[in-house]
Amino acid sequence: MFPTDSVSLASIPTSFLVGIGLIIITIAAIYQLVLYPFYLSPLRALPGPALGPNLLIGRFGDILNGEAGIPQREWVKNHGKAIRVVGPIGIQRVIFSGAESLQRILVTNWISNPRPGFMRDTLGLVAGYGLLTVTGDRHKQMRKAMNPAFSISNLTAQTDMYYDAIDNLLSILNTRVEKAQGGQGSVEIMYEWMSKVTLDIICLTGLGYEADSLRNPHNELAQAYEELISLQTGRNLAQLIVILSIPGMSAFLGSRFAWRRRKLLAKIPLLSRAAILVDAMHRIKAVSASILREKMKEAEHLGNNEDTAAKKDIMSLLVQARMADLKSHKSVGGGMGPAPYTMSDTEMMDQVLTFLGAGHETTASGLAWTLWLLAQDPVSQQRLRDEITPFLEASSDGLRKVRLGYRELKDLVWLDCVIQESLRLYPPVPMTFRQAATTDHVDGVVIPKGTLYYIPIRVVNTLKDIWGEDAEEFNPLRWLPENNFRQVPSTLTFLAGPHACIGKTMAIIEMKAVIAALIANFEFSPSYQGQKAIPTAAVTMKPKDGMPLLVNKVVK
Ligand code: HEM
Repeated sequence: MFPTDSVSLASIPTSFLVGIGLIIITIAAIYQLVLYPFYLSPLRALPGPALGPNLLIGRFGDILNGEAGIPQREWVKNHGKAIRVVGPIGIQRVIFSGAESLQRILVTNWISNPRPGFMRDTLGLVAGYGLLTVTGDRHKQMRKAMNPAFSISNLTAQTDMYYDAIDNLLSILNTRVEKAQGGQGSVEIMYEWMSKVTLDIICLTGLGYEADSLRNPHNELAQAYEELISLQTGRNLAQLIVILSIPGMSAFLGSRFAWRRRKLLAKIPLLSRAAILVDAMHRIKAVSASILREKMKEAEHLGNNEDTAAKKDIMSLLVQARMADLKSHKSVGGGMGPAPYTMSDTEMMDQVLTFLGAGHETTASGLAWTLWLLAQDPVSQQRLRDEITPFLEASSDGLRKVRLGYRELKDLVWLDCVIQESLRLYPPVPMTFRQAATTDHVDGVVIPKGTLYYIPIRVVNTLKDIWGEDAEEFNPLRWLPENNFRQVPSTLTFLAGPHACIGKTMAIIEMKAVIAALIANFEFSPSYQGQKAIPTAAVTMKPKDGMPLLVNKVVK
């Protein structure tokens, strides 16, 4: 008898199979960590920081442990405006910081350089599947439908909606400062207050909903957002990043199936933070859905009468636009012909959730950093107070009321200089990513399909060849009209191109309204000697310590 050729798998010793498996994994690891990045990648000719010391994580450790955008700034200083950074697990990122390369990636070829899938999945999970998650024609269609909500006329009408929340903030801070012992002022964790005031404003302007998180910390939406924010620090964030990088995980976590099993998920150590995320998002969606239902009912019963049309919050505008589109379609063609693009209920809700997510913490961070910079620079702070003083209104509660409208906020020169400079130096979104969907040539470099671009917002905002030797310092004077920087489209704070921030003007006007009111009433200074700013390395660059500042009342 001869042995047969077909040997059954079961007859092969397990140790042999394990050995083969280990050899395959080792070869794959050597290819991914050494062969490809060192010897084969077309990107290997690009300069950049050395690949080591630990090949498995590459430079990822510097990024995680450093301040947002700062390791990258050092690499750009040392290696130039087109560099390669490797890690973790051999993943290559390319950082272009020259104007022409960024123009090509973000503007000219924006469709073939979308946000990477992992970013869209994560954003969709935590901020709804709105503008932040789509690209190409779908994006153009959505953006067109959303633009009217961000028009100057609507922003002008909305400015008045900021002041209830701002007045609440003033009165709370005033009470706390007056109660502070010894009349020495009160140390306040300013990021927390900024987060509450911006949440109240965006809930009102986005949903027409009074969250009043400043006075009512138990409000459902406020609590759910607070839980979401708590996930973005230290170990919580690290755990979430690991979980969300598992393929299919964000879709799973966004499902009803996962929500029903959230208590079970909470018991699994690696999924405990994800369970908090699932629960918080479900509650936020439930509140938004019920607000949308109310608005739809109201619009159907009342039609576009004055009451409904007077509502300027974004969700009401979307409901009104949908009713108007459907009505005109029926009256023009009797309902025949192609239906106009109208958003479904889910799409409308996703958009508004996106605005709540994208517009809340970013603006809060921008405000906290502005207060920090003013606390360091009493001269600029006083100059701002002097600029606002002529607009103060008489008030009986000991506060200095200031209710500036859109036009006035836009025209106050020093206020604008301060806000522009703060957003340049501490951009609330310090970086973002894009991914090459096709092989491309950028700045003479062949970029293979799939390459990740790190878009270095904070780096570009502080390049010395654009901003001068004091590029890394706070100098609002550079924005005065007699200086020329206004003509240079050189900050990337709100990005550029078709995906540039739709809420830019809204955010700037809102920041101006809050800062003007605060500076008119209070003096801000560091809370202890030698205090340093500690920005996190997270996607939204927040102060790690919540930004404690000493707050005193302005002496009249
Ligand atoms: C200081 C405050 C803000 C900053 C620094 C900021 C920054 C940014 C940046 C950098 C992007 C581009 C992200 C990317 O493509 O990867 C972006 C996009 C976006 N932002 Fe903002 N943002 C702010 C406030 C707001 C506000 C108030 C809203 C809305 C109410 C908003 C809504 C959006 C939306 C919807 C997008 C996606 C735009 C698109 O892809 O078409 N943002 N923002």
